[in-house]
Amino acid sequence: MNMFSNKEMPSPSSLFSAYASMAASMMLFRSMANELIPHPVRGYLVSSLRYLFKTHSPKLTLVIEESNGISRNQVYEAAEIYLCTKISSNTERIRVSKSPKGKSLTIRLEKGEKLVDFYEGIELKWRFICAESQQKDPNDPFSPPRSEKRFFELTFHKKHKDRVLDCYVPYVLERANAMKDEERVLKMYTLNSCHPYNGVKWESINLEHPATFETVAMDQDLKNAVIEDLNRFVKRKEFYKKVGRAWKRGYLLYGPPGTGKSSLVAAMANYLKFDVYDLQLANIFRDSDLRKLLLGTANRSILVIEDIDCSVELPDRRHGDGRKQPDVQLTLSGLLNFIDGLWSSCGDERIIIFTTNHKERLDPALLRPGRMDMHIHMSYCTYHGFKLLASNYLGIHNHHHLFGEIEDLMKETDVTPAHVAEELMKSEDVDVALEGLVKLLKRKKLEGDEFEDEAEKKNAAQAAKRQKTGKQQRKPVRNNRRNSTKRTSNRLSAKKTILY
Ligand SMILES: Nc1ncnc2c1ncn2[C@@H]1O[C@H](COP(=O)(O)OP(=O)(O)OP(=O)(O)O)[C@@H](O)[C@H]1O
Ligand SMILES: [Mg+2]
Repeated sequence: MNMFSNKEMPSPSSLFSAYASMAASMMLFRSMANELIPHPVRGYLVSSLRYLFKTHSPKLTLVIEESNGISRNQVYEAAEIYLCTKISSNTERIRVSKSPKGKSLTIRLEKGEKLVDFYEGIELKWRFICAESQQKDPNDPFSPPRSEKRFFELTFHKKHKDRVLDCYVPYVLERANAMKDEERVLKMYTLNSCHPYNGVKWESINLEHPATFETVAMDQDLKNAVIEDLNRFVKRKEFYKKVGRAWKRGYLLYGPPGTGKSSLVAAMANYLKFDVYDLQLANIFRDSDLRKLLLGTANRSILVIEDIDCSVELPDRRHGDGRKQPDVQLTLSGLLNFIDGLWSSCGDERIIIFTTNHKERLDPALLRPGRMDMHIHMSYCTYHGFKLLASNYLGIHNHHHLFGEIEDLMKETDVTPAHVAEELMKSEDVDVALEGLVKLLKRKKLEGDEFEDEAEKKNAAQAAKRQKTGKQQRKPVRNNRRNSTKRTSNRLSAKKTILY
């Protein structure tokens, strides 16, 4: 009911006196009520009176409290983050902090601060309020301690209620999530080195691997395909649900050591803002540990199993190093089914990546269609890859007189991006660094030629021997530098001493 609904608009003075008398009667009522009326009845009467005397406002206010009772209110959290982008010259006080692991300053509104936001032409007034909800009674040692109730008030015209609830609030949530992702410090989980009988646990450190898709030198079409694949994957929650598949994606990265497999894993993690779990199978001795570890991984994460060809000769591990190990037999296909089964039932937005130097040695279970969604070949450095490295390492964005010679040499030489990068780091002087690279390429070319000559000589010798002894022809010795068995073991995790 509106006090003035049947009358003409009252003058300010009559309004004032009406409110004054109303306030006085409320106070009188309250003091009498405190004495005479039991607490629950009193509360009911006060709220009814408030309703009767309330003027009808065209504004609607949403109250966004910090907690829902048990859990934190996501809208409150989102508002805290979102509003720090709306701070204007009218804001008088803001709170600034930085956590030891945080990347940048955290800015929040201070108590009582107001600000205005606009969304599709709607004016939205925000206010941050901290109210003391309970005052500790100094005479009563058992009275509850003083606590602060924090909430936001969001006020706008009533006619926009639906748009605010259906569009603006979800927009604030979405923006805050994106901002949280940007600020988020990624984690790299590795297995701690407990005694095998005591089980292993995940231990985390900050993943500060600087690799991104801009810094990884690889075939440009392949890089675009990987980025597109990741984008499609994260967008398709509903699709995976509709077709009844677990929301996960598997990648197999293969190629010689030093071609950027671990760097690509880091680039993918940085791109998606997913934490990385580095599962070193060689450290797992029990089925139950593997299950526990997999269950201990979070959604929106990447599980990496590096050097899969070396780490999953699982049945042999019982006899391998002389240690008496628990009687466990894990096969690769068993492991894969295990991961599939667990993730199908309890994981969302999971990525699994296997890396190997020897795709040809892998168990067919891993290669069968549908198992790994994408096979990514990381190969030797191309001229295109070199140009990206030259631009990143030396800041050369245009042509250099040595580029032509480098391009020709690269066509005839197998050199890894790791080797090129190492050479480019040797000097800040562009000419010196590039001359160093030319020398390296020439040396490699010579070694390659000698290796081929050597192989030819060996083949000729073998053929001559066979002719003499009349034996069957054996496989010729090939220039198998592309299948090099050299292990640099510069795994993502092992590099933490340098990179983190
Ligand atoms: N494709 C690449 N683009 C940019 N830098 C690269 C690339 N490949 C290697 N590097 C450089 O070489 C270092 C080693 O590379 P990385 O560890 O990614 O190779 P890898 O393929 O994982 O090797 P391994 O098979 O031995 O594990 C990286 O830290 C990076 O500096
Ligand atoms: Mg690696």
